[in-house]
Amino acid sequence: MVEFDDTFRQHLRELFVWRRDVRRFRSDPLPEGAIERLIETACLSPSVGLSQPWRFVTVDDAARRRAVTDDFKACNADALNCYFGDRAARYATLKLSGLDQAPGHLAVFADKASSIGHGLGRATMPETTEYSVVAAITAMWLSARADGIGIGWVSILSPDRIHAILDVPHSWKFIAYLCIGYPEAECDRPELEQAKWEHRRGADEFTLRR
Ligand SMILES: Cc1cc2c(cc1C)N(C[C@H](O)[C@H](O)[C@H](O)COP(=O)(O)O)c1[nH]c(=O)[nH]c(=O)c1N2
Repeated sequence: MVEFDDTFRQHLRELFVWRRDVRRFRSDPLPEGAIERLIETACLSPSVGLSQPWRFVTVDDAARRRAVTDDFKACNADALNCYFGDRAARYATLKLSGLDQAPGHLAVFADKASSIGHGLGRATMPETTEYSVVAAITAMWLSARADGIGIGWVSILSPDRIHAILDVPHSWKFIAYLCIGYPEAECDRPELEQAKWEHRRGADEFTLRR
């Protein structure tokens, strides 16, 4: 049996505190096999019916990366137009992806058509397929941080465009585009909090008792 002691628990808590969404990356490359190891860890995650619906696409092709970056720029310009006044001015200063610098690009999809797991747990809640993929991404995010590697989740993208750029099966639903690399800096506070866009709130604000 494996046991975890107080020191481990303290380190684990620190890992949660110091995991960040990273948008600023150093230019050094990732070690050989780093992304593959993160994917292996992600595959240990819980999934509805043990369906393992996550599908990963490593994006190395320069033209595809450029197309994803162009899509981000277009979607981000549209997003800016949804804000007004001070909020728009502040939005314009935010850095919301590290697509230009990150040595690793990884797209993550949920396979809605997979028969793995024989449908268990999905009949009344088909969205549990997507939830399972998000669980895997979270595991990868934390595991990367333990190796000193940062991940940035980019969702300011058009799913249809990403589908076409990456040429993946129709049954795959786009979940996340991840930028992966070594962070320029470490911090125990979210970048959006440092930029005074939003602040992290305590658990009490989100907990009901019945
Ligand atoms: C589903 C989803 C989608 C996105 C994000 C996260 C998640 C969970 N986040 C990162 C998000 O801004 C960040 O997690 C919060 O600001 C909290 O910061 P830390 O992750 O604690 O550093 C994010 N960040 C960003 O710069 N561009 C983006 O498009 C997105 N999209």
